[in-house]
Amino acid sequence: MTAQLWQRYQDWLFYHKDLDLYLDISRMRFDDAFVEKIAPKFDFAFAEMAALEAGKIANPDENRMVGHYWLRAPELAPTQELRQEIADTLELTDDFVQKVHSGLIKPPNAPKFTEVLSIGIGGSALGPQFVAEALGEIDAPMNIHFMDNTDPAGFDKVLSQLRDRLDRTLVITISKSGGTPESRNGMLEARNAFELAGLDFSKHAVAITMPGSKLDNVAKTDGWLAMIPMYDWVGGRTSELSAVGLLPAELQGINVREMLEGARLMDIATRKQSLKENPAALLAMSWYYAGNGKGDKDMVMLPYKDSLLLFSRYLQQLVMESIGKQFDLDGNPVYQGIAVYGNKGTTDQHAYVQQLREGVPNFFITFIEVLKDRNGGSIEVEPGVTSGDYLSGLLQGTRSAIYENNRDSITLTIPEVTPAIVGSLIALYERAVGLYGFLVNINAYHQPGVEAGKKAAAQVLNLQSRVVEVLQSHSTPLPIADLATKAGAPDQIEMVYKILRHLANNDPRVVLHGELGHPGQLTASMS
Ligand SMILES: O=P(O)(O)OC[C@H]1O[C@H](O)[C@H](O)[C@@H](O)[C@@H]1O
Repeated sequence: MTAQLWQRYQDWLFYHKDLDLYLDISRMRFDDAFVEKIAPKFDFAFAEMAALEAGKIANPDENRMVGHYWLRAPELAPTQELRQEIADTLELTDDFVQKVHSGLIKPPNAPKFTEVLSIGIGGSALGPQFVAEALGEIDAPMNIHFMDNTDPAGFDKVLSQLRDRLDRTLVITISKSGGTPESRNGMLEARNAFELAGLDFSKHAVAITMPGSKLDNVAKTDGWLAMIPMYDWVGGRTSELSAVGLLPAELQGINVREMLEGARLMDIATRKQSLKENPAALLAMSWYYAGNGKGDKDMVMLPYKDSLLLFSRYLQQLVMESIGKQFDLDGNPVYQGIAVYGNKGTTDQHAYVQQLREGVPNFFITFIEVLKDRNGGSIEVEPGVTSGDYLSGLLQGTRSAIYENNRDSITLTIPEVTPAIVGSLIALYERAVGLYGFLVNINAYHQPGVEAGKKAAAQVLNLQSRVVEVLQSHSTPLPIADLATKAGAPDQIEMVYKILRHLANNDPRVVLHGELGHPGQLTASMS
């Protein structure tokens, strides 16, 4: 058995020489018959992927090309115009960062910008957050802070941490569409904090957005420091290697050229139309095997390295927003998806790994092993044993133990967490998701469910305005059901109640009268 497994390990091991990266799928229990069966699907996926890279409209719903691969190999972009856009944006970013670092672009009231406040959500936050956590250095030229929600208390926390340094804070508002309300709110809250501190926000502000968007217009009208463009052919969740990720990273002194190079090298490997030589195809096949091509099993990401903590969060969007779809490309309901979760090993072993080892076997693990423990030597925590030996032993032990208990796993081994490796990991998973999307015949590049959620939220805010109007025009408390009727939403009493309860907790003019535990009997008034 052991010898067989060792043979299987060698048979399926992928090794990338330049990146010194290993992918081991030997602990996924597929057999030769499965590989044979899935081969034709890969022929289709490889062909579609090649067409996508050549500029085919790969997102039919949004009539868009999908060009994130061109960001690290502009020569592959289908037109000269696109190649120029990529080169110009990189130059603009480099030039801007250089001027900020040298103090040529400086805040009005301080000698240099030392802080970056990055405002954005989803694809406009998760990549920059992951990269900052993975590669940010203690002695970085600038410190980065994030606002990625529309939570007032969250805004207050970040802005109060920055209170004494606002005069040297560069604010980057990132929104591809330029119309995402959460990011707009973050920008307005930051602007308000600057105004309260007597600072001119526009002299601190930069936008990353599509030319012509609402955000672009605000940046232009208010005379912001810079606008760095992004393009419709880069999707939000695959935008880390566009200006979205590169500007924040470069400001922190992270070598973005190495990130791009790592991604380019990985793209070359994952472009190969041969399963065993293509690590993204090996991943996609493993996912397909694990979940029967239906996402029956969850993907648990366990990087044994603190700096990779946010990788699973980053992948959650990349995988779940891409694969989680109701309909396939032929319009059939398929309810696809793969759930992704995980934080880091060994930490998670002291939390939920109990369930993984013994409980419901509805997952497969991806271990990420980092060969280099740290810069410099290590003390012995026990005779002949270092902390790093522990980390490594815990990973190997868990991998063996879960396999013995019939739980499958993939192991990705990297030499250390460098810009090139981070770039390569991003590229590896972008391609694996793309291939998997074709294997299961879904559009991996749209997100109709998110759009529907946004519309629903807008309707709630609209109803809130009507409720407030009704309240304002009545001097005596009104039963909630009457309020709903008068607001034109008689069938939405519960929603009206929820709106009122929120208002009553935040707007001192709105009061709920009666027993809070009996919402149906409450009345509401506004002074
Ligand atoms: O960059 P933005 O246009 O502000 O979009 C931010 C995010 O918004 C939505 O939620 C989309 O589903 C995400 O894919 C996107 O990354």
